[in-house]
Amino acid sequence: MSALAFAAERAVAIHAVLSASKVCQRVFTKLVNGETITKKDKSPVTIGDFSAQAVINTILHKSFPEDPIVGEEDSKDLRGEEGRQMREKVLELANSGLDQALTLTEESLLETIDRGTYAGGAHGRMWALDPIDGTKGFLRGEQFAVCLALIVDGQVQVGVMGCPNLPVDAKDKDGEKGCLFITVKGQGAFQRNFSSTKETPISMSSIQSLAEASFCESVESGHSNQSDSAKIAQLLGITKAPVRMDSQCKYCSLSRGDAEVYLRLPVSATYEEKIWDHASGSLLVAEAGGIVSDIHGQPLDFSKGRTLATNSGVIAAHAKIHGRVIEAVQKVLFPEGKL
Ligand SMILES: Nc1ncnc2c1ncn2[C@@H]1O[C@H](COP(=O)(O)OS(=O)(=O)O)[C@@H](OP(=O)(O)O)[C@H]1O
Ligand SMILES: [Mg+2]
Ligand SMILES: [Mg+2]
Ligand SMILES: [Mg+2]
Repeated sequence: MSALAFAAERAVAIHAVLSASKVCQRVFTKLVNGETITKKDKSPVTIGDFSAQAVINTILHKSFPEDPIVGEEDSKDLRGEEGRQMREKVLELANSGLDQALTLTEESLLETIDRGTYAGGAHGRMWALDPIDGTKGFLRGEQFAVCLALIVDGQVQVGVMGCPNLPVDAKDKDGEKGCLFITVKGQGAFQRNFSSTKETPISMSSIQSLAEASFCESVESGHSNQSDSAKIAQLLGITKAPVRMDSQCKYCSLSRGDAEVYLRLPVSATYEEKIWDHASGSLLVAEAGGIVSDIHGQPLDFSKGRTLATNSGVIAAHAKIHGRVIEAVQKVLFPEGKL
């Protein structure tokens, strides 16, 4: 029997995401003032984000030295005298997540973080990396995800997400936390705990009646138009309150049946969604029986560079109800019928 496609990439991605997730868990318990900085776009970045990107880029480079990486972070804020304190912290943390043979120096730390500056595009292999998705959730001690995807010729082929604070079983919120979500195109969607290598197949809940559905959206009101999502929910007859959750954990929740619809409605005409915010999550949902599109029902196009430049917003739902959700989205966002 021939080996499954992308078996090596899947295994390396699991190792990389799990190693980085554990670094994030350690850093959270020790995070002190001054270890978070605000980027130009006003979003936060922490020593956790830099360390996780360093760990994953180092592990990827060892196994796939030719593969470019589209990563969220770069080393600018860690350079020079100004960056010294943070750089030293990040170096210590990154090395705590790496095998001894891969130990980084200050110089190789900056170099490995900057391997994530690839511009993306329509051709060849590339990894999309969000070392901490939902940094605000991470800082609040709530949901965040370490997200890694392999994109080949514009198509997401492998996705692995680590969710350190997500309960293994949504019905047991005080039970064990820390799950990995794993998917390869055409091979289904799986969940495993941080503490065990046993993988369980997962799928979306297949509800017939939208009245029973629940939907999830961002915690941050600046990332999705929440008043429009309330109108869409009403139009669909959804009565349950939305589940507000940070990060790509929303895709993970959907893919194991905790919620049925994910609405991410554009808040500004100029914001372009980043490929690392959706690559792994969108494949996971698709492999679990869902459809992921933009607000017009168009597939997400990962071939346009570092952003989803030709898409607007994100709508994910079970394949059986996705069409009805898009209809409602269009009615609410474009009441005159114009696109
Ligand atoms: N204006 C705007 N619109 C849409 N999306 C934005 C915007 N600003 C930031 N971001 C991206 O949102 C990522 C966080 O994911 P979520 O929105 O799902 O989570 S949450 O709102 O923070 O709860 C977040 O990812 P991280 O930076 O990795 O946390 C951003 O890439
Ligand atoms: Mg960020
Ligand atoms: Mg993100
Ligand atoms: Mg991030």
